[in-house]
Order: sequence, then structure tokens, then C-alpha cells
Amino acid sequence: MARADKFAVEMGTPSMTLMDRAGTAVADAVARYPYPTRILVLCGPGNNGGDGFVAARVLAQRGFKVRLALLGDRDKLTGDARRAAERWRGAVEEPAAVDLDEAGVIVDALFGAGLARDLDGAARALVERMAQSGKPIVAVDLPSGLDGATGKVRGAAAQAVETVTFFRRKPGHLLEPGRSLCGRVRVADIGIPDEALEAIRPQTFVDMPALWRDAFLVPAAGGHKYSRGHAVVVSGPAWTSGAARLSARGALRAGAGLVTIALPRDALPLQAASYAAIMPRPVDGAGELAELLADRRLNTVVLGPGLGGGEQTRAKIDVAAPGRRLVLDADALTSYEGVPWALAAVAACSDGLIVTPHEGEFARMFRGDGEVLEAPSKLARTRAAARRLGAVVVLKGADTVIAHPDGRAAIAENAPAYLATAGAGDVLAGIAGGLLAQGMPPFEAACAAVWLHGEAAREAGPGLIADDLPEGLRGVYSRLYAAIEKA
Ligand SMILES: NC(=O)C1=CN([C@@H]2O[C@H](COP(=O)(O)OP(=O)(O)OC[C@H]3O[C@@H](n4cnc5c(N)ncnc54)[C@H](OP(=O)(O)O)[C@@H]3O)[C@@H](O)[C@H]2O)[C@@H](O)CC1
Ligand SMILES: Nc1ncnc2c1ncn2[C@@H]1O[C@H](COP(=O)(O)OP(=O)(O)O)[C@@H](O)[C@H]1O
Ligand SMILES: [K+]
Repeated sequence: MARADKFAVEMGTPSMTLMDRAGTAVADAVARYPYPTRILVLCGPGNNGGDGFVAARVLAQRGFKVRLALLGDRDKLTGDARRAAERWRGAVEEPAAVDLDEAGVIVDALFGAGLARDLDGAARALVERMAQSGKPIVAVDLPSGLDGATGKVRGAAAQAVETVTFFRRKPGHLLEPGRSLCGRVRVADIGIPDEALEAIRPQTFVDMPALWRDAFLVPAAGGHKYSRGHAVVVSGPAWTSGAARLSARGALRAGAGLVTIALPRDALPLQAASYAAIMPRPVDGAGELAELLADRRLNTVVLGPGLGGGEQTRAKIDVAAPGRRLVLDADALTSYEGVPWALAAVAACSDGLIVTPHEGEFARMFRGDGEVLEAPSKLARTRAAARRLGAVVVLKGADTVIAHPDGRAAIAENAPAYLATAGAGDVLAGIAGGLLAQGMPPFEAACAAVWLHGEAAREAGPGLIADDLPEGLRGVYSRLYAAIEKA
């Protein structure tokens, strides 16, 4: 944001104008509240506070009753914040002297992008009072105390009903617990030109179709099933084969031309409970898997869901990896517990690897690797892991992060909470495999898979079980194909 700000100023917009627009956008948001009388603006010592002074002035000019309190010393304000304070005609009160219970709406303009350390002392006490007040809070840029780069709370932060930010959202608006603390996020245009992005070249994105649509493959008129790839899902024993069957359904619905499920002989009868379109194949060990995979048209292998851990699993991965596209999930990942370098070797000989751990699996994979596990945010951890493995890493959760070893990363925002249900991750691994089989590059395939998975859940609706997810893809694909054809 500092660079975007600088770019806008160089292009001729004074920084005070940016602040005026930022404060006005906050005032607009506050004025929309059902009881915008008795507005209390709490300002901090930097430019976040400056935005607060502007918002207070604009609201007062519009006839609202506004009180303003400043944390810190008015004489110490500098730059634009100082000018904004000079143009505020009302009283500047002491936060300790204001009764928050008298406020209808509180504007939280204490700290934003400049939060430099954990809140303590008077700042923390004020944020805690705000949090306990139960009043609707509109946060300027970020709820104060929330770290915009990590989504973590530094000391304390108060739950906002709405957060008004500027130009673009920041990672802290998307990563938990920040996402939840922000309430509804409104992005205000304050006149920073989009061209600023060309100068900044951001590497962090929201996972949405614009990010991967160019790489997404709509079936070609002259295509055939082999031109849409052949994915193999390797199953564990009969009693855990449900997970692999879910993956296989995901891969097929995601558009792989053919899907084979490699099952131990004892599990073959159970395949009858799955789609008839999925081709079962008896495979009892790494040797038989090698025989199956002698056919190079089988270009993508999904291993992990219900597979069981240990040496046998590693042996199967070694057979599958060379020159092939792989998705590794669940047991396939935990069988590399504490030896992520061995997984990096798998990635290096493959034609592209996506790993899809949840937090527990991630912690086991990178046990002892402080540089990965202690990176400052979920975003940074996923990036560090991708770099370590030389593979695309999908770190699942409410705020799934997808990272490429080259530093690109995306944060998903479309998964409904009811997606957290047994087997949902198995379907995700299958969808990713289905997209890889069709030839999508791994990062785009992983981003698309995560987005499609979230959309499929919405399509299926509350009460969702994992079996519904592949079915949900049909409606999502109808809309996506139509949008791509129109574009
Ligand atoms: N850039 C842009 O494009 C635009 C930016 N805009 C706005 O500017 C905001 C960023 O402003 P900013 O950089 O002045 O930082 P800000 O969040 O006010 O905090 C810095 C102050 O807080 C203090 N402080 C920090 N941590 C602390 C702690 N733990 N406990 C106590 N004090 C602490 C720190 O003091 P110090 O560290 O120096 O002791 C300093 O005084 C941004 O969020 C947006 O609202 C808009 O106007 C539109 C254009
Ligand atoms: N709170 C949440 N909101 C939205 N999606 C979630 C939430 N928690 C988990 N998920 C998603 O649910 C899926 C669960 O996958 P996983 O943990 O592998 O479960 P399983 O092994 O049972 O399939 C992942 O795609 C994850 O991103
Ligand atoms: K704030």
C-alpha cells in the first residue's frame, strides 16, 4: 500500500486527497447504519487516525452528532493526520473520559497499516473497552490491533461489523481470525490508479476465476476422452476405500476424460457402490501399480485418501511419480512425516505435484522445520512450504491458501462453513487431479480446484455431505462454461 500510495502521488494525486477520500468513504459507510446518531470516532496517532478526523468532519457536515477522542497527544500529530485534525472543528476528547455506552456507532480509527508491535497499555485498554462495549464498530482499514499482513491479532482487536479499506484488500482481511474480525469488508476507491498494480506486481491474490480462467480447459469441439486426460486414484483397503471413491468422483466430474480407481482385490466389490463410469482395476501393491502405469496415457495419479501410511505408500508414490502429474493428500503426506526433503525429491521427478494438507498434516510433514512452521502467517507458511518442496501447496481450512514455489499465492474466500465435513478433502484432491489430467498447470489447477470445491458446496447447500460435492460441480460448470464462452 505504501508503494501504491507513492505511485498515486507521483501520478499527481496529493496524499491529503487520498486521505480525504478515505475518510469520506468511512463516513459514507457509517451514514448507512440504521442508527447513525451519536457517532463516536476514536482516532490514533498516525494516518489511520487522520482518516478518522476526516470521517468525523464529513459526518458532522452532514448533520450527524459526532464526538471524537484521540489516543495520544494532539501536538504530536504530523503530516496529513495533523492537517486533518486541524480541519476538525469539534472537541478532541480524552478516550478515558468518553462513555462508550453513549455511542450509537463507534468508528475505530486507532491503528491500521502502521501497527508496528503488540498493543499494550492505554491502546490495548481502549481496544478492549471497545470490544466489550457491544456497540456496532466500523473499522478504518483494519480493526485496530489486527495485523494486515498476517490476519493475526496483536494484543487485542475489537470485532467490527464493517471494515472500510482502500484500493485492495490485504491478506489480513482474508486470513483468519482477521477475516472474521473485519465483519463485512468494503473496498473504497480513493483514486489510486489500477496501473499501480503493474508497478507493484503483487504476488498474493484472492482465489477467483480471473486468476486461472485462461488456463481452464473447456472441452474442445474436436476433442475426445483421451485429449481430456486419464486420472488414476489409488485406493487403500476395502474399509477405507470410500475416500478414494470420493476422489475418483471428484476427478471425473472435474472433467478428466477417464478415471481409473486402483483397488486392492478385497475392495473391488465395493466399487459397485460408486459411479459405473469409474473404471476399477485390481492393484495390490507397488508392483501391480507399476504394471498399470506402464500405459503412459494415465497421466495423473491421486494418492492419499484412505490409502494408509508407511513404506507401502511411499513405494507406490515412487512408482507413480516419475514424469507424471500427482496429487498427494492425507496418508500420502503423513508418510513423509519429518522428512519433507523426501517429498521434495518426489516433486522433482514428477511432471507437477500438488499437495493438499490440512493444518494437522502440515504440522506433521514439516515437524522440526521451524522456518516453515514458524513463518509469521498461514500465507507465509504455505509459501515457505511450497518453496521447500518445489511443489504447489494447498493448506486447507476456512481460509485455504494455495502457493507456488515461485512465490505466487492465492487465498480462498468462497468456502461455506458447512464444507467442513468428512470426506470433503478427498473430493478436493480428486478435483485437483481431474484438472491436472486435462493439462492445467499445477498452480492454476490447484486454485481452480479449491474455488470449484467451495462453489460446489454452495451449489449443494447446507446439510451437505461429501458425496454431494461432485454433483454440485455440474451446476458450477454450467455457469463457468457460459462465462468463459461469453468472455
Ligand atoms: N498509504 C495509503 O495509501 C493511505 C493510507 N491511509 C491510512 O493510513 C493508515 C496508515 O497510516 P500510518 O502508516 O501512519 O499508520 P497507523 O496505522 O496510523 O499507525 C501508526 C501510528 O501508530 C503507532 N503505533 C503503531 N503500533 C502501535 C502500538 N502497538 N501501540 C501504540 N502505538 C502504535 C505508531 O507509533 P510509533 O510506532 O511511531 O511509536 C504511529 O504513530 C492506513 O491504515 C490508512 O488508514 C489513508 O489515509 C489513505 C491512503
Ligand atoms: N470452517 C471452514 N469453512 C470452510 N471450509 C472449511 C472449513 N474448515 C475446513 N474446510 C474445508 O473442508 C475440507 C476438509 O478437508 P479435510 O480436512 O481434508 O477433511 P477430510 O479428510 O474429512 O476430507 C477442506 O477443503 C477445507 O478447506
Ligand atoms: K483501524
